[in-house]
Amino acid sequence: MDAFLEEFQHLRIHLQEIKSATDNFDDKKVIGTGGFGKVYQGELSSMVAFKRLDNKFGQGNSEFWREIMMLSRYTHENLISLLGFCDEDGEKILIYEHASNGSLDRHLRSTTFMWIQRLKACLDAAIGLSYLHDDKGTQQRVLCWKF
Ligand SMILES: Nc1ncnc2c1ncn2[C@@H]1O[C@H](COP(=O)(O)OP(=O)(O)OP(=O)(O)O)[C@@H](O)[C@H]1O
Repeated sequence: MDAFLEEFQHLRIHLQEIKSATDNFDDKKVIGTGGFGKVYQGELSSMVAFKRLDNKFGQGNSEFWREIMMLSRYTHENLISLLGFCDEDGEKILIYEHASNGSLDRHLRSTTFMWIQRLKACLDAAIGLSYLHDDKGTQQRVLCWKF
């Protein structure tokens, strides 16, 4: 675990910085809730999304470290980048690039989301998946297709 922490030390972000950016986890800064818990937005050097682990949502410690290990190795324009993490004072928080256009599912339900935009979303998702499927240039293949 010590060697692991050393490898990812450069991604560590202090809790105090996150508290300042989220006005101490003010509900007004919440932009969503997922399998990990609440997601907040806030400004560090740019706008970011903070996923704050809440054990009652089911995902736990091992998922937290797995996400850091896997996502920090992948950079692609069709994938949201993991920018950092915080493991301090009993808090576990993942920090991601902020997706300013919001969730794709919201766009897909919208009647103003045109077919050409839907097609582009499909292509972009496929390109992102293909990158994760390809083990060339990355350390490990994340996805395998099953037919
Ligand atoms: N990087 C981000 N930028 C902007 N909004 C985000 C970001 N990440 C999450 N969100 C918002 O928070 C919501 C919950 O996200 P989250 O990824 O935790 O949900 P999820 O799809 O259940 O994933 P998981 O179960 O893997 O945690 C999303 O639907 C989205 O609205």
